[in-house]
Amino acid sequence: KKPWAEPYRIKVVEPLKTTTREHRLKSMKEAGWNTFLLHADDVYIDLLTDSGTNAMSDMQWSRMMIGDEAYAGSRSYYYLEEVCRKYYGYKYILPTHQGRGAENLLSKCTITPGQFVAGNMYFTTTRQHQEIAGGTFVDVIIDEAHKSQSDHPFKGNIDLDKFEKLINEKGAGNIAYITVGAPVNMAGGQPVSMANMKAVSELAHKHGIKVVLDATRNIENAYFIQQREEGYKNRAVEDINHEFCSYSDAATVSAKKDLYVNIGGLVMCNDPDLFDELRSLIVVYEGMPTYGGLAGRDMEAMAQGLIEAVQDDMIASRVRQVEYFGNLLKDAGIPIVLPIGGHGVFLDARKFYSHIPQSQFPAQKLAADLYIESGVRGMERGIVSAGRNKDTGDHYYPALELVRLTIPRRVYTQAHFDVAAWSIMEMYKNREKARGLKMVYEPKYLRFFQARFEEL
Ligand SMILES: Cc1ncc(COP(=O)(O)O)c(/C=N/[C@@H](Cc2ccccc2)C(=O)O)c1O
Repeated sequence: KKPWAEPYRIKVVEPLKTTTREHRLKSMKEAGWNTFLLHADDVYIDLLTDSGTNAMSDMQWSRMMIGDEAYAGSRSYYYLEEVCRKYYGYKYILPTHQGRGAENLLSKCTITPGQFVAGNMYFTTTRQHQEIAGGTFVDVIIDEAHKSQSDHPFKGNIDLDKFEKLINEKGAGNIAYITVGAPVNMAGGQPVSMANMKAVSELAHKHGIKVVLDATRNIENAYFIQQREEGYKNRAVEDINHEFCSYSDAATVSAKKDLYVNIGGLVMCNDPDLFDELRSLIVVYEGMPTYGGLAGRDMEAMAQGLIEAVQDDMIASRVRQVEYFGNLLKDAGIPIVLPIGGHGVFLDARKFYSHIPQSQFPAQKLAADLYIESGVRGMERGIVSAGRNKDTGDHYYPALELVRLTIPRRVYTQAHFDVAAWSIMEMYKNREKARGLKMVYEPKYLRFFQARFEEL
């Protein structure tokens, strides 16, 4: 098979430091067995997140030099607006400081306390803002999404029967909107098909329900449609992305992923009344609509990032790198979520540490042990991330107990993944020795960011 190479070369490097196992064990204990609390200087290969950790291009850095820092009416805003209209297709575009800024505004402007929000699986910050705005999230994703070994090509799909049942149960008027994450981060970066998005849109609009797209990694989703969905093989990612967005009424974006920037977000919509609501609220939380919590230079970098993100060769090389890493592990018999996702490889901690019950946080321990053995930092995506049910106070007990190894865009080479995969295979041989954890500090919101643990 013809090999492929990245459509770019590297001009600037950041030297990496390796550490001793002894130092890493000490660091991990001091960080309360939570990889979020490690010092980045103590991390060798950082696969915690693809958020804000991506490499910018020479053109992005150059555009930053001409960022217009005018407080109101910045030239850089109008350029960002033009580029977003071209590629996402929404009429109204507002920048925010990052995805959560957009989620805060959108939730507050569209949810009446007591309403329900349907969606595919959930995302931590998205659901948090929906709850803060008084909504209750209801998962209507297909069952396959909750099965780590199911190889359904579009595990992010909405189950239309579940959605319709919810509408009949609650009444359309009590559903603020349906939120579609594409791909679904928590399911393992699993995409939504064009056919499903179209059907969801038709069903929602039949009942006067808005469709809100979380377009944070939508370009990856478009790539999977091109590669996996009948009839899209010869369509450009740029066009597929544009069509996909056209089935939604509004979108929130964390630009820190697809758009290759270190900070930035977007909230976009087509309805003038919703736009007016968003535009009036943005000045309370983010600043003037023409900067939305960002510097002019950030908006320039975002616009250029979007132009680069939709290029077929750029997105193909991104997803192929994730698949390269995933296949190394899959071929070695390491349990990972299938199919391999768009932004990372997800270890199935339930299988990896099958002797540790979910109440002793196996994914939390696996992420910590991986760091200690290899200096590679991953993120827990299991019971700790799932948090507590706001009504019962009990933990959610998600079927998926995962460790996410997230690949930053244009940062590491295949050799880094060879090294990371080798370490994981070594760990797998000695997995029975691992012991569980107990949580000793639990923050009120989004506990996984700062919770602390001790070994049992
Ligand atoms: C699908 C989707 N929608 C919205 C946002 C919010 O965007 P922002 O506010 O971060 O810019 C994110 C952020 N995802 C990051 C950072 C993160 C966030 C919460 C828990 C763990 C990690 C990650 O997955 O690493 C996302 O993935």
